[in-house]
Amino acid sequence: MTDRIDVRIWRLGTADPAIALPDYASAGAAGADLRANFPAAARDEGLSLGPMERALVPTGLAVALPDGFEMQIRPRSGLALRHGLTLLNTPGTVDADYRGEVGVLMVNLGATPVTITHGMRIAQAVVAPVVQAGFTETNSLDDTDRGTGGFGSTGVD
Ligand SMILES: O=c1ccn([C@H]2C[C@H](O)[C@@H](COP(=O)(O)OP(=O)(O)OP(=O)(O)O)O2)c(=O)[nH]1
Repeated sequence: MTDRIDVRIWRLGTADPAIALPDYASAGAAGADLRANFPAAARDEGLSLGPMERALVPTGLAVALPDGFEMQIRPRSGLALRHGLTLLNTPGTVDADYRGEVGVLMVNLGATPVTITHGMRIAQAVVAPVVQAGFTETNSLDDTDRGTGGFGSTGVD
């Protein structure tokens, strides 16, 4: 059984209480599925995204992550493969000190419109530890074999 850390989650007033909280679809799943949770007026029609259109899709949820953790909002591969529906800013970052609504920035990279329906599993949330760096300015950096080579310097095949 994977360790579980406690994440406090808050359903906002606009949220439909019938929509399930994030949950893991299998025992070993890394991501908990997030569902679209539209305000009442938008629930029937959902949200249609045309090709190359983007939208911030509400989850109706706010979270309080423990210090030292982040929540990554990642695409679902099935939606990407079937519909070209993915996240524009993947992985989205939810900071430990953020208390606003968790939003999912979706984009339709497919050739046809896709409708995001109320309650649809639109993304997955991966809670992960973070390390903050102390950035110390210096006048030189240690030498390495790679040096300044990057962006395909070792070949592209
Ligand atoms: O996919 C996302 C990305 C971000 N957020 C929320 C939580 C996060 O803590 C906050 C800020 O995100 P980020 O740091 O990526 O945004 P920014 O553009 O740097 O804005 P800010 O100046 O508010 O940090 O927005 C989401 O709900 N979903």
